[in-house]
Amino acid sequence: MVKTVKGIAASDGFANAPAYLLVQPDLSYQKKAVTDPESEVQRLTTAIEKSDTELTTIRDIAKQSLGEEEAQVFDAHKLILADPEFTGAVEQQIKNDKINAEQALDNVSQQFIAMFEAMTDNKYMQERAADVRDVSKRVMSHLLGVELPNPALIDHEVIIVAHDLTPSDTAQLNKKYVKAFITDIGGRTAHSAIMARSLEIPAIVGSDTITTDVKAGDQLIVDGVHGDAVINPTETEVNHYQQLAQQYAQEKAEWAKLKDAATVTADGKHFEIAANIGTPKDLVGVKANGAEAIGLYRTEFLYMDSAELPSEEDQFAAYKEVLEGMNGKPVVVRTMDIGGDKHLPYLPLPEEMNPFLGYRAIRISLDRQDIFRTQLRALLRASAFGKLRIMFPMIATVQEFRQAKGILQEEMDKLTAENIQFDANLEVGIMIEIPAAAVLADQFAKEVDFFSIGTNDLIQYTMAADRGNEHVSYLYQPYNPSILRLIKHVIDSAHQEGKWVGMCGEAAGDSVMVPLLLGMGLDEYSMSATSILRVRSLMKHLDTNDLPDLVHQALNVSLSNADNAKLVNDFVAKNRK
Ligand SMILES: C=C(OP(=O)(O)O)C(=O)O
Ligand SMILES: [Mg+2]
Repeated sequence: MVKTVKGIAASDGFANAPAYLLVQPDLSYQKKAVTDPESEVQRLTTAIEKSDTELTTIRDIAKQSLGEEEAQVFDAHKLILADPEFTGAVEQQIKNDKINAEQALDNVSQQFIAMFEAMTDNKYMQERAADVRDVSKRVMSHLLGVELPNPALIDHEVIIVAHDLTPSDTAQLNKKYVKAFITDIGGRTAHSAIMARSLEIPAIVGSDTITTDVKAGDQLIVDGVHGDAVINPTETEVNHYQQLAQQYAQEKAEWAKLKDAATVTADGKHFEIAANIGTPKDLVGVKANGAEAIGLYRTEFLYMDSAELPSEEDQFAAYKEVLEGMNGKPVVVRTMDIGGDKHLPYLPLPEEMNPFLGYRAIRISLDRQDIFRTQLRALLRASAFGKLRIMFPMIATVQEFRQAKGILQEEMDKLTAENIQFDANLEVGIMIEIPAAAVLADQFAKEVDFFSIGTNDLIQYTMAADRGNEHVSYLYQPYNPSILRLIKHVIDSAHQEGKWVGMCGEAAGDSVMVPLLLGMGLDEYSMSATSILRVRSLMKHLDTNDLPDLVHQALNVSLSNADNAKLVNDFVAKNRK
């Protein structure tokens, strides 16, 4: 029996609770001819009734814990169960073709799914295909007598164990009961890991085998700081982790004292610490952790949380809420970055061999200008309510930036003609997350107002290592001299042109990276809100006059990520003020 499982530490914190396996059961069935169709119809009716009762409970619990909107999807499922066109067709097949209920259900649901999916001119109807799929899965589970996992039904503290969690699975986790999660696959910069940090749920990803190591109900300890999970811990282990959790809580209490303090180094230099957010709801964490700005608002979650393309009004309301919520502090909003591991059910993307190298982010925006212009217009209108900065993701060429900025200018001109207020002087910048843009930063710096370095993608593209693949996660090497040299070139190029540079990749909140970035002169550090106070505290204890030699060593003498991690850790231990 495996006792301790090692994974990638994805979100800080400790938890001790029973395991809840979020694993899809085997729903395969045998096709059978039946001699007594009536009893088969009876089996179907019973399975439908059980599904309906279950959906009522799920809906009620989802409404309490997640809200009315999230609960509505289960009403749609109940309607399908009550629809005689659907259930009647299954019954007819059982009677006419003398086949078992499983096969008839499968046949009819496939027909309905194909019919809905073909309705390409009606997005609403197209989305019903997913509902039919879900409902038929539930009825099938009752026919087969196997249990489906129902995360919405969780009403006691658990640790979720799953093969993988998509960003939308993660968004549905109820923090009140879900104390942590562990997955088989994934990396530290996968979006479910990033969301775990903003939800402040301890998490371990990329454990490889957790779904086979753990049984439902096993007691689990998750140490999200070191990436360790202990299965059915002994009393000694429980005590050990309780102590670690207490120390962590004490450290957090120390950091919390800096909530309203400015971010200054021991020699009195000010740097800006900003927060990364995905939705206006994240503002609570941003304020609780004393962010000086928002350095990255990932707007794609607005699109992912919606059943259709969000309207200009919906977007305007969200952007305005964030800008007003920040009371005049800067807010960098990144235009839609869909593609890679982020999908929209209503915007089918082409099947791609390499989605991270494919049709994504600004590439979609420049192609689907209808979507892009709606977003820019909503952003511009919101700019009248705070200090907005617009940032384009995944820029590879100067021409892409010029085209995107040209479209922005056209939308500004339209608003001027319509007499609608907006901030005509807002800054426009780009993410530096493609090596081509990093190498050419000196040219870009002449045209943009700022850079924000996206190390999550910059590292995956520079090292040719998928950020979500645990088998190559050892190549996520932020302190590798190659990455550090690229970063230094970007910072120097911007400063040469009098522009500021931020970093919004996860490396900005990494305690080993921070001394190096300070030494290279990075201006703004944008991170999960929960990392802010730790980094503010670290900066307070560093003197920038000590750093040039450290940077020199890291870029020119060290040969590896590991060398540099040691170099910085030794440096901090010796030079902490
Ligand atoms: C901040 C980044 O963007 P995202 O993680 O959303 O791809 C990045 O690539 O570093
Ligand atoms: Mg990115």
